[in-house]
Amino acid sequence: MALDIKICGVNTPDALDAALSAGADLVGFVHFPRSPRHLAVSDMARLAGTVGGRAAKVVLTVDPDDRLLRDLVEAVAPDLLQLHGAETPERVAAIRAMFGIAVMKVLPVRTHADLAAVPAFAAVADRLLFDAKPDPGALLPGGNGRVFDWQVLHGLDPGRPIMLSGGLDPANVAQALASVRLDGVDVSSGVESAPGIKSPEKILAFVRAARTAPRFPLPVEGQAT
Ligand SMILES: O=C(O)c1ccccc1NCC(=O)[C@H](O)[C@H](O)COP(=O)(O)O
Repeated sequence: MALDIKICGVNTPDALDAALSAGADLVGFVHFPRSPRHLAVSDMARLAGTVGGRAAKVVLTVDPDDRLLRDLVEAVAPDLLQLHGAETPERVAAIRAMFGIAVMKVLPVRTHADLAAVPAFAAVADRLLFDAKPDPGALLPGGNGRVFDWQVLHGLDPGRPIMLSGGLDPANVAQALASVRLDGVDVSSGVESAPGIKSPEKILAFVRAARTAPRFPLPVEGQAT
């Protein structure tokens, strides 16, 4: 399966240009007022309206109510809804049915025990995104630039595409892709020069590093492919 690369927290035309010209497959727009990457519905609609089919548009929300989702869906016409809160499997299924749009559920991970809910979410979501679990009391549920132990995902096969995020950057994304089986990678703070400020150079470096990385499982030396 081709690798999906998502640049998240895109909040300006320059950041969007950088992501699209680097060849990102998905661009994420954050609606979460506490975030330095937050976009109001109208601002998100204006920015997302310029994507023009060059990448999939992902709308990220945290425990959204139906009204907010309806506003975002109408204004932005996303290809994928990223649910980054404490949404239950029932809520994920309801949102998917209500809007007829693919849903990516984020699962926060620190240890193997955090994977207990994978089957329930794999049954209702189109994709799963594994992100670092934030510390208790953290200001943001994601976009914190924190890495978790990728080996926790070793051998995981939920029957849905798996994306990885959490502290990825141009320097470590190849190691992540070599460590576990992944269908995609997602980055936000690792391609920023300051919180909420995307760096076009880092975006390009990230996409290049991810595209050229050997992916798990790596070929065993001397063995025919
Ligand atoms: O980016 C935010 O500010 C944010 C706010 C609320 C929920 C999620 C948020 N970001 C999630 C992402 O950007 C990515 O999906 C992912 O977690 C990457 O984060 P990072 O570790 O910064 O690369």
